[in-house]
Amino acid sequence: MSSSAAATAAPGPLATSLVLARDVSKTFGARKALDGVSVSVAAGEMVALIGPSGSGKSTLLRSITGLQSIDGGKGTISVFGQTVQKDGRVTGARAARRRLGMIFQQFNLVGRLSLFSNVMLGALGRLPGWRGMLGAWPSADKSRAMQALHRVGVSDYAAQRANTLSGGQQQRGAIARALVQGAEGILADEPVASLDPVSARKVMELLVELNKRDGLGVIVTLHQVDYAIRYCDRVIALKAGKVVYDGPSTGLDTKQLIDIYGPEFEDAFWEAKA
Ligand SMILES: Nc1ncnc2c1ncn2[C@@H]1O[C@H](COP(=O)(O)OP(=O)(O)OP(=O)(O)O)[C@@H](O)[C@H]1O
Repeated sequence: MSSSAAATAAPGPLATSLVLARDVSKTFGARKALDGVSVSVAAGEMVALIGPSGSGKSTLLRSITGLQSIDGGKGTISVFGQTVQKDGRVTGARAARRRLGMIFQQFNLVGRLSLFSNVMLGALGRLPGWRGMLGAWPSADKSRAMQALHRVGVSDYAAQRANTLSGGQQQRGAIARALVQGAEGILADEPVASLDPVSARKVMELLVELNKRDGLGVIVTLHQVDYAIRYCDRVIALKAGKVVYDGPSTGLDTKQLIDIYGPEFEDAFWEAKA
């Protein structure tokens, strides 16, 4: 483990904590996907979660959102100070998910609905069910949706069915949906993995903007180390379910990259290594 990883092995409570995970393990059969992971992310931080394929990145994000239970025992996870997992049981995850915008590699829009309707779905958590079901959206939410689409640069496509849009347009729509939801934090699981480099950069720039301008905390899993370094101040690296680096992205030197990815570490750079 690097010295910076050791420094964060036992995170203290933060007054404004986006995520506080302590000693989290998750076992699938004989395999430990997470093995005593402790991470603490403050509300306004932007953190990249990196690591080789199968290192536990998605498992950690799914555990944070309560979409998946962690092993029983002493592991705990809280989001915005509220417990999501304790004693191997998921509690309060719905409340946490209302405050978290989730962005996925495959965009997770409803393909046959328009981009606008998809973005409006972000408001569902705040509306009585029947209004959303009937499409009787409050006009304030409708204008909020259009503003969000405008902000992420895809308002021209509002009426177009989501499954006819490019990947980059869909991912920007997913970010607009999180804005309409009023998310206070974003968990993005490989948001650029299915995109071309130009669209990928745009999506990363939007996430940075939400972090820097709106103060949203962002945790983003990335396969591309160069993107983690370029866009995120802090990097947490997992390897075989353990945290092997937690520190400034500028501190990721060749030795650490070899520790994380092995001698083929340059394969983890998407664009040419500087
Ligand atoms: N539902 C599941 N059932 C069994 N094993 C699982 C399940 N989910 C994840 N795993 C295993 O847990 C380990 C961690 O998987 P995870 O998807 O979290 O890794 P990852 O770092 O996100 O990988 P990738 O970068 O390839 O998406 C892997 O060995 C995976 O096979």
